[in-house]
Parts: sequence; structure tokens; C-alpha cells
Amino acid sequence: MNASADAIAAVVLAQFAKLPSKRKPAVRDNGLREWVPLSGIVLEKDGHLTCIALATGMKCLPASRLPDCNGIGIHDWHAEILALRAFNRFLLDECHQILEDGKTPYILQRDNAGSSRPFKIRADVRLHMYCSEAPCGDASMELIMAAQEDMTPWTDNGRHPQITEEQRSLPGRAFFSQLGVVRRKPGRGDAPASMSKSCSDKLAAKQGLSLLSSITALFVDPSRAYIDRLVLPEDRYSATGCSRAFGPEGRLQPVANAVWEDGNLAAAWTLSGIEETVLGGVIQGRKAFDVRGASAMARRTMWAKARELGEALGDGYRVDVPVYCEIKMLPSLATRRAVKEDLRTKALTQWICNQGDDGFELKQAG
Ligand SMILES: O=P(O)(O)O[C@H]1[C@H](OP(=O)(O)O)[C@@H](OP(=O)(O)O)[C@H](OP(=O)(O)O)[C@@H](OP(=O)(O)O)[C@H]1OP(=O)(O)O
Ligand SMILES: [Zn+2]
Repeated sequence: MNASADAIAAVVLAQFAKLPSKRKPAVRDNGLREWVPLSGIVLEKDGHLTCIALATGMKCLPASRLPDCNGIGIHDWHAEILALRAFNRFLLDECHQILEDGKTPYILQRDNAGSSRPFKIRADVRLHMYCSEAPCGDASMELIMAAQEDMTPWTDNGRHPQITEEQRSLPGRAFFSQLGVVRRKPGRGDAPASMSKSCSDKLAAKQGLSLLSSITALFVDPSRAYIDRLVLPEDRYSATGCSRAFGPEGRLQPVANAVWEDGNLAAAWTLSGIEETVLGGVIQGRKAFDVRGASAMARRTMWAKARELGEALGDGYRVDVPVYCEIKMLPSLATRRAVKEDLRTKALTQWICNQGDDGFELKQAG
């Protein structure tokens, strides 16, 4: 089955509809409904579609707050990124269930065919993503320009009093005449800047890195962990913006023919393009995001889960490093590091890392 865009969107919206009302958009006293962006990851298997990760979006953490996180706070609260973190948590939990409970796997299989990882995504599984809004950053630039009365691309002058030189080199929504560039999360002019990269940049990087985070990539083979179809509402879809942001002829062109060990990017272009879907309207929702649920996806808890998995798998998979950032330096992630380096030096240049929350130890009480 080649799921249609409408079917993919509908299964995410249906999942959202099932959430308890306190997660739903509230109607304000003035009768206006609150609004929230929504993203979901959809699993297609045996002709069925299942929404396996769902998130609504909120403002991101300012760069200045990262040192307070201690591996517990989530940095990037945009719906797309939270849905991807939830998806990664789902995979780690399924690895654990397969090992501990011998559970019949749903999305993963034990990979004994000599792969460098103990698990891989089943061959009969396809992954899709629905976003109720165009991913912020480069894929949204045409929409932002079209929404301006005055098309003169405004600059950051004075709009971000707290912005540092480094942050100025990584624009948010401003300088929208600059196309194809890496951007940090858009933020209000008077709000302290986040240094999380835009969703367009993170999704573009996942064309090479797969949907797996570094932690999940320790245990799951990335070769099938790519989005097959990314679905947006028709009025949030700019073909020009999306092909520039994500396509092999766009800003990823410098790495489009790179063949990394897992043949990553080549596999990623099975992404059958960004579909238009007739689902109009914007998802109404409250800005609330259940912080308790978020802690399962925080760096600290993902690391704790990875350490458990490493112990259960034994040699070669243990995640015995003193501080968080050393996870990403483990030998088994060498290919991933090379792909990331290529992406950030040849295609998504000006990628400035968001630092301050990668020196925590696991044993510290969270
Ligand atoms: O996309 P996220 O929010 O799930 O987490 C990303 C980091 O982005 P963020 O700025 O929101 O913390 C990303 O950090 P950079 O902004 O790119 O510095 C981090 O990349 P590295 O810089 O290579 O650490 C990225 O790591 P992996 O994709 O897992 O390799 C991810 O951080 P984790 O929370 O450690 O997954
Ligand atoms: Zn975003």
C-alpha cells in the first residue's frame, strides 16, 4: 500500500482527537480557540497506518538556559522535534522489550545478518510524518514572504536586543531574503534567542543522518529509518521552499551524491516528496506540553535507557562514558560523525552548535 497523504494526515489528527480534553485547544473567554502546531510519525505496515509518536509544539529554551538543564530539560519544543524524540524513545523501549520480554517486535527486528547493530527496522515498515505547519526555517521562507505586506526583508537590527554576534550569524526568521541558509528557531523580537536549529535544518540533516538520534543509533541500524512521505496541509506547502530545504537539487546538493557507509542519503531520496493534502485549517490546541511526558525523552533519561540496553546486550554496546557528550564520540558512531561533518561543512554550513547541556554525568541525581 502506498499510503495517501490524506490517510497519513488523518491518522495523526485522529490520534490527536483521542487525547484527553485537557490536551485539547481551549476556547478563551473571548471565544478564540488557542492554536498549536501538531506533528506525528506514522508507521505503515501490512496495509495499516498507526500514529506511533505525536507532539504539539511550544517555544524553545533560550540558549542562556541550557546550562541549567542538567540533561533534564528539553531544548527544542517544536512539534516536529518532539515527535522525533518520542519516536526515538519508542525505538529504545522496543529494543528493551525485545531483549527483556522477548516481545514480538512491532517496528524492529533483531538483526543477525552481521549488521553493526543488534536491531533494525523491519523491511515491511515504512515511516511517514505529518506536520500541521510548514517546518520553521528555510521551508517556510516563501510563506513568510507571502505574508508580509512590505516585502522588504526586515533585518535583526534592534529586533533582538539580547542577540549575540554568534546568534546574529544564525538568523531566526529575519533576513528572509537569505534562502537556503541554516537558521535558529524563530522567536519573538523581545525574547532571548534559542540556538536550536530550525526544523527545516534538522529535517534536512535527517536526510543524511536518518531519524535516529545518536543514542538510538547505538543500537538500531539507520538504513531504514528515513521518512518516506512528509505531509503538510496544502496552504502550508511551498514546493519551492521544500525542494530547496530538503531536496537533492536544493541546498543538500553538495552532499546528494555522497555515499556514506550506510548509503544514507541515497536511501533518503525514496522520500516520495512532500505531498499536498486537502486537509485545510490549522490544528487547534493548547500550548501545554506535558512536562512529565517530556522527561522520558530528555537526554538524561534516554542515556539511562541506553545504558540499560548496553548492559543487557553486553560487550561492544555498553554506554560507559563519564559525561553525555562522550556518547557521540563512541567508536560505533564514527560513520554518523562523518555524515554529520559532511552535512554541516558542505551543505548546512553555518551550523552553530547549541552548547551548555552536554557535560552532565548520569550518576548525578537529576
Ligand atoms: O534536535 P533535538 O532537540 O532533539 O536535539 C539535537 C540537538 O539539538 P538542540 O540544539 O535542540 O539541543 C543537537 O544539538 P546542536 O544544536 O546541533 O548542537 C544535537 O547535535 P550535536 O550538536 O551533534 O550534539 C543532536 O544530537 P544527535 O542528533 O542525537 O546526534 C540532538 O541532541 P540529542 O538530544 O543529544 O539527541
Ligand atoms: Zn520548528
